[in-house]
Amino acid sequence: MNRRLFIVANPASGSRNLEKILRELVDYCTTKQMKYDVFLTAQSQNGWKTVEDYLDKTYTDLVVVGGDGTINECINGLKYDIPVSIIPNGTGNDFSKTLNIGSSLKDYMQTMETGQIKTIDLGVCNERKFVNGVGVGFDGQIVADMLNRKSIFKGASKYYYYVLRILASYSARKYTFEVNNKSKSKNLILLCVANGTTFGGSFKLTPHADTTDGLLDVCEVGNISGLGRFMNIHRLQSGSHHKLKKVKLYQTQSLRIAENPRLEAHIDGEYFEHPPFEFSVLPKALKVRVRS
Ligand SMILES: Nc1ncnc2c1ncn2[C@@H]1O[C@H](COP(=O)(O)OP(=O)(O)OP(=O)(O)O)[C@@H](O)[C@H]1O
Repeated sequence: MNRRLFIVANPASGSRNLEKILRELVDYCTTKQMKYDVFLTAQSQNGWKTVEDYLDKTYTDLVVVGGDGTINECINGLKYDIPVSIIPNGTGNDFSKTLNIGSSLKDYMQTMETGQIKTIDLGVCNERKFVNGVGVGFDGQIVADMLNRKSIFKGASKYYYYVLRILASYSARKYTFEVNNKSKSKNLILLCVANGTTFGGSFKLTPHADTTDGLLDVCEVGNISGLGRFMNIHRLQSGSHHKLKKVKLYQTQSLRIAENPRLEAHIDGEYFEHPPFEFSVLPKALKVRVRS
Protein backbone atom coordinates (compact mmCIF):
# COMPACT_ATOMS: atom_id res chain seq x y z
CA MET A 1 0.00 0.00 0.00
CA ASN A 2 1.31 3.46 -0.85
CA ARG A 3 1.97 5.44 2.31
CA ARG A 4 1.01 9.08 2.65
CA LEU A 5 2.11 10.74 5.90
CA PHE A 6 0.42 13.67 7.61
CA ILE A 7 3.33 15.19 9.56
CA VAL A 8 2.56 17.72 12.32
CA ALA A 9 5.55 19.51 13.86
CA ASN A 10 5.59 21.99 16.74
CA PRO A 11 8.29 24.67 16.30
CA ALA A 12 7.86 25.74 19.95
CA SER A 13 8.37 22.38 21.67
CA GLY A 14 11.58 21.02 23.13
CA SER A 15 15.01 22.40 22.44
CA ARG A 16 16.32 20.40 19.49
CA ASN A 17 16.65 21.93 16.07
CA LEU A 18 13.33 21.27 14.35
CA GLU A 19 14.58 22.43 10.96
CA LYS A 20 17.33 19.78 11.01
CA ILE A 21 14.92 17.06 12.14
CA LEU A 22 12.43 17.94 9.40
CA ARG A 23 15.15 17.99 6.76
CA GLU A 24 16.22 14.45 7.76
CA LEU A 25 12.61 13.32 7.96
CA VAL A 26 11.61 14.53 4.50
CA ASP A 27 14.84 13.10 3.02
CA TYR A 28 14.00 9.75 4.63
CA CYS A 29 10.41 9.82 3.28
CA THR A 30 11.65 10.70 -0.21
CA THR A 31 14.23 7.89 -0.18
CA LYS A 32 11.63 5.39 1.01
CA GLN A 33 9.09 6.65 -1.54
CA MET A 34 6.56 7.67 1.08
CA LYS A 35 4.48 10.73 0.24
CA TYR A 36 4.13 13.36 2.94
CA ASP A 37 2.75 16.78 3.84
CA VAL A 38 4.26 18.81 6.68
CA PHE A 39 2.12 21.09 8.87
CA LEU A 40 3.71 23.41 11.44
CA THR A 41 1.60 24.28 14.47
CA ALA A 42 1.13 27.99 15.03
CA GLN A 43 -0.24 28.41 18.55
CA SER A 44 -2.36 26.86 21.29
CA GLN A 45 -4.81 24.16 20.12
CA ASN A 46 -3.52 24.58 16.58
CA GLY A 47 -2.35 20.95 16.32
CA TRP A 48 -5.85 19.79 17.21
CA LYS A 49 -7.52 21.98 14.51
CA THR A 50 -4.89 21.14 11.92
CA VAL A 51 -5.50 17.40 12.24
CA GLU A 52 -9.27 17.79 12.54
CA ASP A 53 -9.57 20.05 9.49
CA TYR A 54 -6.92 18.75 7.08
CA LEU A 55 -6.27 15.08 7.79
CA ASP A 56 -8.56 13.20 5.40
CA LYS A 57 -8.95 9.61 4.24
CA THR A 58 -6.11 9.89 1.72
CA TYR A 59 -3.52 9.83 4.54
CA THR A 60 -2.30 6.47 5.86
CA ASP A 61 -0.31 7.73 8.88
CA LEU A 62 -0.17 10.61 11.33
CA VAL A 63 3.37 11.57 12.40
CA VAL A 64 3.81 13.92 15.37
CA VAL A 65 7.10 15.79 15.85
CA GLY A 66 6.93 17.40 19.30
CA GLY A 67 6.26 16.75 22.95
CA ASP A 68 3.34 15.28 24.85
CA GLY A 69 1.25 18.45 24.47
CA THR A 70 1.51 18.26 20.68
CA ILE A 71 0.63 14.55 20.71
CA ASN A 72 -2.36 15.34 22.94
CA GLU A 73 -3.66 18.00 20.56
CA CYS A 74 -3.18 15.82 17.47
CA ILE A 75 -4.92 12.72 18.85
CA ASN A 76 -7.85 14.83 20.01
CA GLY A 77 -8.30 16.08 16.46
CA LEU A 78 -7.90 12.63 14.87
CA LYS A 79 -11.11 11.28 13.29
CA TYR A 80 -9.65 8.31 11.36
CA ASP A 81 -8.31 5.00 12.64
CA ILE A 82 -4.79 5.39 11.25
CA PRO A 83 -1.51 4.63 13.07
CA VAL A 84 0.35 7.42 14.83
CA SER A 85 4.16 7.65 14.84
CA ILE A 86 6.00 9.76 17.36
CA ILE A 87 9.22 11.67 16.72
CA PRO A 88 9.85 12.94 20.26
CA ASN A 89 10.99 16.55 20.29
CA GLY A 90 9.52 17.89 23.51
CA THR A 91 11.11 18.72 26.83
CA GLY A 92 9.97 15.73 28.90
CA ASN A 93 8.78 13.36 26.15
CA ASP A 94 7.10 11.31 28.86
CA PHE A 95 4.66 9.38 26.68
CA SER A 96 7.36 8.11 24.33
CA LYS A 97 9.11 6.53 27.37
CA THR A 98 6.13 4.18 27.63
CA LEU A 99 6.47 3.14 23.96
CA ASN A 100 9.22 1.09 22.41
CA ILE A 101 10.23 3.39 19.53
CA GLY A 102 14.02 3.52 19.90
CA SER A 103 16.24 6.32 21.12
CA SER A 104 17.55 8.23 18.10
CA LEU A 105 16.01 10.05 15.15
CA LYS A 106 17.11 7.18 12.92
CA ASP A 107 15.28 4.70 15.20
CA TYR A 108 12.13 6.83 15.27
CA MET A 109 12.06 7.12 11.47
CA GLN A 110 12.62 3.39 11.05
CA THR A 111 9.78 2.70 13.52
CA MET A 112 7.59 5.12 11.55
CA GLU A 113 8.36 3.25 8.33
CA THR A 114 8.43 -0.42 9.36
CA GLY A 115 7.25 -0.56 12.99
CA GLN A 116 4.39 -2.84 13.98
CA ILE A 117 1.05 -1.37 14.92
CA LYS A 118 0.15 -1.58 18.61
CA THR A 119 -3.34 -0.66 19.78
CA ILE A 120 -3.35 1.21 23.08
CA ASP A 121 -5.88 2.67 25.52
CA LEU A 122 -6.57 6.36 25.88
CA GLY A 123 -7.67 8.15 29.02
CA VAL A 124 -10.45 10.72 28.96
CA CYS A 125 -10.87 13.66 31.33
CA ASN A 126 -13.90 15.92 30.91
CA GLU A 127 -14.22 14.68 27.32
CA ARG A 128 -10.60 15.48 26.40
CA LYS A 129 -8.51 12.44 25.55
CA PHE A 130 -5.04 11.96 27.02
CA VAL A 131 -2.17 9.64 26.12
CA ASN A 132 0.00 9.89 29.22
CA GLY A 133 -1.91 11.34 32.13
CA VAL A 134 -3.50 14.09 34.17
CA GLY A 135 -1.80 15.49 37.29
CA VAL A 136 -3.91 17.28 39.88
CA GLY A 137 -2.29 19.26 42.70
CA PHE A 138 1.50 19.59 42.98
CA ASP A 139 2.42 18.77 39.37
CA GLY A 140 -0.52 20.84 38.04
CA GLN A 141 0.82 23.72 40.14
CA ILE A 142 4.25 23.33 38.49
CA VAL A 143 2.71 23.65 35.02
CA ALA A 144 0.61 26.65 36.16
CA ASP A 145 3.74 28.33 37.61
CA MET A 146 5.71 27.69 34.41
CA LEU A 147 3.00 29.57 32.49
CA ASN A 148 2.77 32.48 34.90
CA ARG A 149 6.31 33.05 36.20
CA LYS A 150 9.55 33.82 34.42
CA SER A 151 12.72 31.75 34.83
CA ILE A 152 16.22 32.00 33.42
CA PHE A 153 16.29 28.22 32.97
CA LYS A 154 15.33 26.31 29.84
CA GLY A 155 14.28 22.75 29.02
CA ALA A 156 14.49 20.09 31.74
CA SER A 157 16.36 22.33 34.21
CA LYS A 158 13.45 24.79 33.99
CA TYR A 159 11.06 22.05 35.13
CA TYR A 160 13.33 21.02 38.03
CA TYR A 161 13.70 24.66 39.06
CA TYR A 162 9.92 24.96 39.43
CA VAL A 163 9.72 21.63 41.29
CA LEU A 164 12.39 22.66 43.82
CA ARG A 165 10.82 26.10 44.24
CA ILE A 166 7.68 24.70 45.88
CA LEU A 167 8.70 21.16 46.87
CA ALA A 168 8.86 21.89 50.61
CA SER A 169 6.25 24.63 50.82
CA TYR A 170 3.35 23.31 48.72
CA SER A 171 0.54 22.61 51.18
CA ALA A 172 -1.61 19.48 51.04
CA ARG A 173 -5.16 20.16 49.86
CA LYS A 174 -8.50 18.49 50.29
CA TYR A 175 -9.55 16.09 47.53
CA THR A 176 -13.10 14.81 47.51
CA PHE A 177 -13.38 12.00 45.01
CA GLU A 178 -15.15 8.83 44.02
CA VAL A 179 -13.20 5.82 42.82
CA ASN A 180 -14.03 2.10 42.48
CA ASN A 181 -17.52 2.80 43.95
CA LYS A 182 -16.12 4.44 47.08
CA SER A 183 -16.36 8.09 48.12
CA LYS A 184 -13.19 9.50 49.66
CA SER A 185 -12.06 12.74 51.20
CA LYS A 186 -8.32 13.10 51.80
CA ASN A 187 -5.59 15.65 52.25
CA LEU A 188 -3.11 15.06 49.45
CA ILE A 189 -0.18 16.74 47.77
CA LEU A 190 -1.06 15.23 44.42
CA LEU A 191 -3.27 12.80 42.64
CA CYS A 192 -2.20 11.60 39.23
CA VAL A 193 -4.39 9.59 36.83
CA ALA A 194 -2.29 7.87 34.20
CA ASN A 195 -2.13 5.76 31.08
CA GLY A 196 1.69 6.03 30.92
CA THR A 197 4.37 5.58 33.57
CA THR A 198 6.47 8.76 33.63
CA PHE A 199 5.89 12.46 34.32
CA GLY A 200 8.05 15.58 34.33
CA GLY A 201 10.75 13.87 32.28
CA SER A 202 11.90 11.34 34.86
CA PHE A 203 9.38 10.84 37.67
CA LYS A 204 7.84 7.36 37.50
CA LEU A 205 4.66 8.28 39.36
CA THR A 206 2.75 5.26 38.02
CA PRO A 207 5.54 2.73 37.35
CA HIS A 208 3.17 -0.20 36.73
CA ALA A 209 0.93 1.54 34.18
CA ASP A 210 0.25 -0.51 31.06
CA THR A 211 -1.28 1.21 28.04
CA THR A 212 -3.05 -1.99 26.98
CA ASP A 213 -4.77 -3.15 30.19
CA GLY A 214 -8.01 -1.17 29.85
CA LEU A 215 -7.31 0.55 33.19
CA LEU A 216 -6.11 3.89 34.49
CA ASP A 217 -3.34 3.89 37.10
CA VAL A 218 -3.73 6.27 40.02
CA CYS A 219 -0.99 7.66 42.28
CA GLU A 220 -2.02 9.43 45.49
CA VAL A 221 0.65 11.21 47.53
CA GLY A 222 -0.45 12.24 51.02
CA ASN A 223 0.93 14.95 53.26
CA ILE A 224 4.65 14.18 53.54
CA SER A 225 6.73 16.73 55.51
CA GLY A 226 8.93 19.21 53.63
CA LEU A 227 12.10 17.37 54.68
CA GLY A 228 10.51 14.01 53.84
CA ARG A 229 9.79 15.25 50.31
CA PHE A 230 13.47 16.12 49.74
CA MET A 231 14.62 12.84 51.28
CA ASN A 232 12.30 10.76 49.11
CA ILE A 233 12.15 12.52 45.76
CA HIS A 234 14.66 9.98 44.40
CA ARG A 235 12.01 7.30 45.00
CA LEU A 236 9.76 8.96 42.43
CA GLN A 237 12.58 8.67 39.92
CA SER A 238 13.14 4.99 40.60
CA GLY A 239 9.40 4.26 40.94
CA SER A 240 9.84 2.86 44.47
CA HIS A 241 7.68 5.52 46.21
CA HIS A 242 4.91 2.94 46.83
CA LYS A 243 7.04 1.82 49.81
CA LEU A 244 6.14 5.06 51.58
CA LYS A 245 3.10 4.92 53.88
CA LYS A 246 1.67 8.15 52.48
CA VAL A 247 1.69 6.90 48.87
CA LYS A 248 -1.01 4.76 47.30
CA LEU A 249 -0.96 3.23 43.83
CA TYR A 250 -4.02 1.50 42.40
CA GLN A 251 -6.04 1.04 39.22
CA THR A 252 -9.53 1.99 38.16
CA GLN A 253 -11.75 2.37 35.11
CA SER A 254 -13.24 5.64 36.28
CA LEU A 255 -12.72 8.37 38.85
CA ARG A 256 -14.49 11.61 39.70
CA ILE A 257 -12.88 14.53 41.55
CA ALA A 258 -15.21 17.16 43.01
CA GLU A 259 -14.83 20.89 42.42
CA ASN A 260 -11.88 22.56 44.10
CA PRO A 261 -10.48 25.82 42.70
CA ARG A 262 -7.33 25.40 44.86
CA LEU A 263 -6.21 22.42 42.78
CA GLU A 264 -4.36 23.15 39.56
CA ALA A 265 -4.04 20.45 36.90
CA HIS A 266 -2.26 19.48 33.70
CA ILE A 267 -3.27 17.10 30.94
CA ASP A 268 -0.31 15.53 29.11
CA GLY A 269 1.81 18.39 30.47
CA GLU A 270 -0.53 21.18 29.31
CA TYR A 271 -2.28 23.42 31.83
CA PHE A 272 -5.83 22.12 32.45
CA GLU A 273 -7.42 24.39 35.10
CA HIS A 274 -9.28 22.94 38.14
CA PRO A 275 -11.62 20.06 39.06
CA PRO A 276 -14.43 18.98 38.80
CA PHE A 277 -12.93 16.19 36.68
CA GLU A 278 -14.51 13.03 35.42
CA PHE A 279 -12.11 10.33 34.20
CA SER A 280 -12.76 7.27 32.09
CA VAL A 281 -10.78 4.98 29.81
CA LEU A 282 -11.22 4.18 26.12
CA PRO A 283 -9.74 0.69 25.75
CA LYS A 284 -7.81 0.00 22.54
CA ALA A 285 -8.61 3.41 21.10
CA LEU A 286 -5.37 4.46 19.38
CA LYS A 287 -2.98 2.77 16.98
CA VAL A 288 0.69 3.62 17.46
CA ARG A 289 3.76 2.37 15.62
CA VAL A 290 6.36 0.67 17.80
CA ARG A 291 9.54 -1.26 16.98
CA SER A 292 8.94 -4.61 15.31
N1 LIG B 1 4.11 27.86 16.98
C1 LIG B 1 3.84 27.78 18.30
N2 LIG B 1 4.22 28.78 19.14
C2 LIG B 1 3.98 28.71 20.47
N3 LIG B 1 3.36 27.65 21.07
C3 LIG B 1 2.99 26.63 20.29
C4 LIG B 1 3.21 26.64 18.87
N4 LIG B 1 2.72 25.48 18.36
C5 LIG B 1 2.21 24.78 19.42
N5 LIG B 1 2.36 25.46 20.56
C6 LIG B 1 2.02 25.02 21.93
O1 LIG B 1 3.07 24.14 22.40
C7 LIG B 1 2.51 23.32 23.45
C8 LIG B 1 2.93 21.88 23.28
O2 LIG B 1 4.29 21.74 23.47
P1 LIG B 1 4.84 20.27 23.72
O3 LIG B 1 4.19 19.69 24.93
O4 LIG B 1 4.73 19.49 22.48
O5 LIG B 1 6.35 20.54 24.01
P2 LIG B 1 7.12 20.51 25.39
O6 LIG B 1 6.28 21.16 26.44
O7 LIG B 1 8.48 21.06 25.13
O8 LIG B 1 7.25 18.94 25.63
P3 LIG B 1 6.76 17.95 26.79
O9 LIG B 1 5.29 18.19 27.02
O10 LIG B 1 7.03 16.57 26.25
O11 LIG B 1 7.61 18.29 27.99
C9 LIG B 1 1.01 23.45 23.33
O12 LIG B 1 0.57 24.33 24.37
C10 LIG B 1 0.82 24.14 21.99
O13 LIG B 1 -0.41 24.84 21.93
